[in-house]
Order: sequence, then C-alpha cells, then structure tokens
Amino acid sequence: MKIAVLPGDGIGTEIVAEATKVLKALDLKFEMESALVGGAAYEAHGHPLPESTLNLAKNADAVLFGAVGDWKYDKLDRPLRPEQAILGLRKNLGLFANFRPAICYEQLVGASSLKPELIAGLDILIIRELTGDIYFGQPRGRRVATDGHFPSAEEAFDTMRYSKPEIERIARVAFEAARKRGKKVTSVDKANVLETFQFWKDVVTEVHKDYPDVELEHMYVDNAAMQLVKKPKAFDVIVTGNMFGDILSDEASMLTGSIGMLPSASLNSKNQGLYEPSHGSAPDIAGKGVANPLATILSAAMMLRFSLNQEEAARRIEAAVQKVLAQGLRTPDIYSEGTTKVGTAQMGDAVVKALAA
Ligand SMILES: NC(=O)c1ccc[n+]([C@@H]2O[C@H](COP(=O)([O-])OP(=O)(O)OC[C@H]3O[C@@H](n4cnc5c(N)ncnc54)[C@H](O)[C@@H]3O)[C@@H](O)[C@H]2O)c1
Ligand SMILES: CC(C)[C@H](C(=O)O)[C@@H](O)C(=O)O
Ligand SMILES: [Mg+2]
Repeated sequence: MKIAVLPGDGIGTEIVAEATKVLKALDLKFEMESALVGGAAYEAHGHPLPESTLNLAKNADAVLFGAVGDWKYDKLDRPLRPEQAILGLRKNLGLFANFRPAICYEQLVGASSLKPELIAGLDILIIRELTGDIYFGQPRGRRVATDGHFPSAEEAFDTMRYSKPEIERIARVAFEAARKRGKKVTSVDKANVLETFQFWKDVVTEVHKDYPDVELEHMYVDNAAMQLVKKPKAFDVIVTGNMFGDILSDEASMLTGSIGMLPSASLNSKNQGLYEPSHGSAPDIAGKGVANPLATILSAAMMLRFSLNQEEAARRIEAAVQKVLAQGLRTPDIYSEGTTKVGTAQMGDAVVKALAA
C-alpha cells in the first residue's frame, strides 16, 4: 500500500506533518512518499502540478493532500496558479464524488457561532460533485462583447454544464450514502433560474426511482444556505453541484465549530481517493504553528476507511480526536474560556498519545 503525501503551501505543510505523525503511530504496513504541489512545486519546477507529482498520485492507493495557494501567485497566468494543482488532480484521477461530513463534536458545541441547541448532535454529509459544473465547463475566457447591456465592452464568461451520466452517478453516490444513515437526501439546485440545474433536478428525480426507501427533497441553493444556519439538523445528506457544494461546505464548517474541523474525501469510481481538509492554505496564519490539524487528521481517518480498508484504524483516530477534545485541548480557532490553548504540533502529539492510551 502506498500513500502519496502532497503537503502543498501555507499551513498545508504544518497540518500534513501532524496527520503523517498520526498515521505513522498506527504502525500499519504502508509506504508514504511525498512530493511538491501547488506554489511550492511552481517555485521548484515551474508548474503547480508537475508530471512526477501527478504520476505519484495516480500510482498510489490514496493521496493525502494539505492545501495550495497564496495571494502572491494570484497574478500568474491561470494554468500556473497553485489552485490548478488540486483541480488537475481531481480531473486527472476522476475524483467526482466529494464527501464533506459536518459533524459537531459534543465538546465543541460552544465553539460554533450558532446557538448550542441548533448544532448539538449535528451530523450531516455534504456530497459535492467535483469534476464538472462551471469549474470545468468550456468555453471560458475574456472577449469583447457583441451584445448584452454594454455591446463592445470587455467581458468575461464561464460555462455551467452537466451531462446526464455525471448527475446520475453523483445522485447514486448520495442515495447509497443516505441508505447507510438517515435515509434522506436534499438535492440542492437553482432550477428556478438555471437550465443546468433544472436538468440536475430532473435527473436526480429519475434516479430516485431506484431508491424508494430514501426520502428525496429538492431545495434551491439560496434557501439551503439559509436553512443550514436556521435548522441544520433537518438535513441528512445534501447532494449538489461543484460550485454550490464549495460554498455550502464552508458554511457548514462553522456548524462544527471551525473550518479546521471539516475533513473531506474525494473518490473516483475505483474508490481511489484524495483526502484533504476542506479549508485552504490559510496564508494569514501560515508559519505560526497555530493551524488546527484535526480536519487533516480526520481526513487521514477517512482515507484509512475508504481507500485502505482499515476501518478499525480509522475509528481509532476518530476516537483519539474526541479524546483530546474531551481533555480540553484547543487550537485558537476552537478555543473558548476554560479550555487549554495549544499549537498545531501539540495537538498532533496529543492525538498520537491518545491513540496509545
Ligand atoms: N483545496 C485547497 O487546496 C484550497 C481550499 C480552499 C482555498 N484554497 C486556497 O487557499 C488560499 C487561502 O484562501 P482563503 O483564505 O479564502 O481560505 P482558507 O480556508 O485558507 O482560510 C479561510 C479562513 O479560515 C482560517 N483557517 C483555514 N484553515 C484553518 C485551520 N486549519 N485552522 C485554523 N484556521 C483555519 C484561515 O486562517 C482564514 O481566516 C487561497 O489561495 C485559496 O485559493 C485552497
Ligand atoms: C482551491 C479551490 C480550487 C477549491 C475549490 O474551489 O474546490 C477549494 O475551495 C476547495 O473547497 O477545495
Ligand atoms: Mg472551498
């Protein structure tokens, strides 16, 4: 078994160091090989996703990813920007199904900006389609307009599109996942305005016929954004497109206390996966040793479960995370009065210690 380890930029290196520390402490038989990705790879090789990094990822049983990006690269041509590395990995590996579970651990009920009673016991799963939508649709670009409100003005455009098989397969993933939990799927769309999402709604409704034991509800994305903070526990599985899923999962992260608590798994049809926290490289806190490594450590647990067939080890990690939270250890993003503030490495060390206990 081989894990490709791609720390990336900013806090990516700090949080992946803690996750690999935890993986090594499990004493399982797998090999880990690291490579540069994102801005770090651009600096060293002139490209955010060098051929060697892509090949390492393709040939591994799973990929553990940190984060990419920094404001200083924002002026580069788009193909050279760090974010293209994660988009390229998702596309090249066919990682169409992105699982972003938002779970509010009992100990963190007070860390959220929402009232405790709204989020206590929260356990929802956002399933985000990850290789289609306006993220990848062609054509896109800049041009001089020939119509519209300002003919002959400079304009930019992107293409939102989904094919039937793309919607069918992500809908099936969502119904299958719901079957194993609360048996309810909320499909989030913007069918009242967008053709792409009327089609999405129609196809999801059709696929639902094969899953009569699962309840299907449709919701417009603007309402979903509102309901997520009004009554989040009314959701079980949310399935949505690439862009809405990006936005709603950041929103859902605050229901768990912090974006530093939201792990993710991105899977292809062979259950090969890339595992990364849902957050980015956080340049504002990078290098300070204060980033929360738990989303990445929990992503490593998802990797053991989904790609490496190590359910027991996954559970050990999740139990160890709960234990350190019960001990009152908190990185600054989840700190509240009466708890103990720790840094990134101390948090990782505490998880390792809790594994042994
Ligand atoms: N998958 C990825 O690699 C990924 C995901 C999102 C953003 N990005 C990139 O990251 C860069 C920064 O983007 P952004 O600031 O919009 O989003 P971000 O997620 O990096 O940070 C948003 C806020 O959350 C905080 N935060 C994030 N992770 C944290 C953690 N583990 N512990 C504590 N606090 C944490 C940050 O300090 C910041 O205040 C950009 O270049 C963006 O493109 C990359
Ligand atoms: C960095 C960016 C390309 C990425 C996305 O938009 O998918 C990020 O925000 C995420 O949520 O993983
Ligand atoms: Mg995002």
